[in-house]
Amino acid sequence: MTTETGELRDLPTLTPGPAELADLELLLNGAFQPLTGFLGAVDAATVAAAGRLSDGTPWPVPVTLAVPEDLVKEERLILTDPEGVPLAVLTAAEAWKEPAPAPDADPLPEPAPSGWRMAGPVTPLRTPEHGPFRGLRVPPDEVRLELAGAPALAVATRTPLHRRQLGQLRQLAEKLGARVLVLPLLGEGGHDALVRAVLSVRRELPGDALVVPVPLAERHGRELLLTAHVAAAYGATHLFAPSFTAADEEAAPLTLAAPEPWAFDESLDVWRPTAKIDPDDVRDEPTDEELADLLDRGEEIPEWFTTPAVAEELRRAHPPRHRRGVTVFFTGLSGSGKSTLARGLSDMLVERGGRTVTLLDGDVVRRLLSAGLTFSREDRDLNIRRIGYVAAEITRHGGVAVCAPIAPYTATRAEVRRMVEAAGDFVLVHVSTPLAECERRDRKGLYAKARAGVIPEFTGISDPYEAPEDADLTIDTSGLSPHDAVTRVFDHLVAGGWVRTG
Ligand SMILES: Nc1ncnc2c1ncn2[C@@H]1O[C@H](COP(=O)(O)OS(=O)(=O)O)[C@@H](OP(=O)(O)O)[C@H]1O
Ligand SMILES: Nc1ncnc2c1ncn2[C@@H]1O[C@H](COP(=O)(O)OP(=O)(O)O)[C@@H](O)[C@H]1O
Repeated sequence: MTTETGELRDLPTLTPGPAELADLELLLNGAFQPLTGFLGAVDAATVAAAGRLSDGTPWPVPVTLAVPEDLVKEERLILTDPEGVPLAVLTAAEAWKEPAPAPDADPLPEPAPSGWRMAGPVTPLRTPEHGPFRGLRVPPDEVRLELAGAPALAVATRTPLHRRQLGQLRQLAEKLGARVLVLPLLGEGGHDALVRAVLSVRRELPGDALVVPVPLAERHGRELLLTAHVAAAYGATHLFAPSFTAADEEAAPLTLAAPEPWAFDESLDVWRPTAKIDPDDVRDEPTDEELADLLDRGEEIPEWFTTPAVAEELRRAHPPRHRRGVTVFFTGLSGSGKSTLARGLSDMLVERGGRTVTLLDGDVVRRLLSAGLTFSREDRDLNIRRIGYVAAEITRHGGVAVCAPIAPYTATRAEVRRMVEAAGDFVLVHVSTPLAECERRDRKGLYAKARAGVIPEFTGISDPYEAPEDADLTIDTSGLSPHDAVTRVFDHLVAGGWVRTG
């Protein structure tokens, strides 16, 4: 082992979050040029405010790295992947704190989470080796070499290319005399279906088109400009951009190219420029909502709209609801009825058959998965994240996860919703039985102990419960039989299509 490696072994390590790891890959491979590291406080502020680094260089979005407080004094950090494999060394230039948003701040766009950040250049230790379609993830300099300075029209997309975009792309590429470079953008969660869908339409693209997946985390705002910077780093001269403003055009490092509007001509059964079609013969495309609805109900995706191969990928990624994974997450005070409802619902689902059901009850989880955790905020959050992780995996594999913890904090529940929705569907049920009724029931005698001060930090008595504002269903079980309460949840699942009756 070399001295350098020996030294590195002693450095503290940090595993960045999924979005930060994606940013790291793009910092390291040059897709985020001119950036070579995570931004400091001043740059992050000028970028957020004006789309420029503090030296005036245009850059659209803050690229920052969150660090726990105990690492802020370190001079160097090893950044690792989630399995702990070292990927890069960060040489700290500055540790800074993102302030908490003002209480009256506009909630949109969502502010960056508050907390410590570490800025500084990153140097690679090794290239990430795993992940689906890793072989296609050619670095920007190699793609630039392949394009050899000739005109190249990039299309950066988070959704499959349907027949309209394919026609527009062919027309625009021909007009510009450009090669086509498709950049499927991989955000959080599994995006293998997107890459397969793009590869499946390769034959509809010019023969020399390149497909290079890019791990670009989704941002709130300035996505077009960010993709323009990334596309330019890969050597594109033009970016396929159906709509943009004059300010976008001025700030973009390449030419934003608007395609001509296309539509499906019913009289001829072809897609072509709208200008050439009699308005009576224009057939409307399904909207995103209509498409999602067709998939939810397991209905045919029209072949005039997209190719059969893309439709197949869409169906695989979004199976009909009665086969899609779903997490039913009960939240509420102790004694509100969560366990009773969760058990009743699981039984009802098992009795019907056709779906695999896993019950993650609050008490049971605490005896196994979360044994040893306390009821401090940190431990409650960790407990809920663990439940969320398991529920998301069950959901990813098409099962039904039924969870019944107190889950008192809005932010942590939102985190679980995000995790699960990257894999399938999430149904939040607020068991809103009032505290007085829960305390009257006091099945385990815990409220009496909490009132007497024997149990500290007891939810509803000496610890907070943040009632959800995003519940899909709210049930107050006072004055309701357990059977009727369970039936309400079951009926919600039937109405939503997750369970089929008859
Ligand atoms: N301090 C304190 N506060 C709240 N609850 C307490 C506490 N101490 C023990 N218990 C018992 O633990 C059960 C709640 O655990 P959870 O894992 O669901 O809680 S949390 O989601 O992590 O907040 C809860 O079970 P349920 O009654 O099923 O909700 C209680 O029985
Ligand atoms: N409609 C109802 N739904 C659920 N529980 C009810 C209902 N009516 C009365 N209960 C009683 O309330 C208590 C709820 O306890 P439990 O389900 O363990 O709640 P939690 O898991 O939220 O602590 C049980 O004793 C249950 O029999």
